[in-house]
Amino acid sequence: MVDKTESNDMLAALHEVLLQRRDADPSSSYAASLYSKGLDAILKKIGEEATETVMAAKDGDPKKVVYEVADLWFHTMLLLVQQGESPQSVIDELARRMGTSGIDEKNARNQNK
Ligand SMILES: N=c1c2ncn([C@@H]3O[C@H](COP(=O)(O)OP(=O)(O)OP(=O)(O)O)[C@@H](O)[C@H]3O)c2ncn1[C@@H]1O[C@H](COP(=O)(O)O)[C@@H](O)[C@H]1O
Repeated sequence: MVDKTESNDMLAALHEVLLQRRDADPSSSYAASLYSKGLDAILKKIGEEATETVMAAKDGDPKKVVYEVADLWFHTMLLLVQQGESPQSVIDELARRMGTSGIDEKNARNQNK
């Protein structure tokens, strides 16, 4: 079982690899091949992985759900790099929300519209 620090380290380590893959040869790297195909290809993969996650849950297969969520996280992390963002930005946003009721947070969103 990985603790909280190790989870963040894992995301940071994968982020580093994904940053390096921007300059890699698409023929030898899946990440590089997806970067080279562009935003629409990355978004298509995210849509597919989200759908596969939903299907695994509907099938009542928790292990498959974990597998598909890993695919989904991986592709969203690749999107963050493509957008010039990082998993730390997402962790910071979740930390900002921590302790605030989701109902209150949603009301605050609507006030800002
Ligand atoms: N964590 C992952 C990871 N998770 C999923 N995938 C790839 O994401 C794809 C998932 O797509 P699908 O499930 O649709 O499978 P598929 O049908 O074979 O894929 P497509 O042909 O549709 O693209 C597969 O090719 C997986 O191998 C990943 N590829 C890479 N990583 C990490 O990224 C690092 C860099 O990888 P490369 O860029 O390939 O060196 C690796 O060392 C890993 O740490």
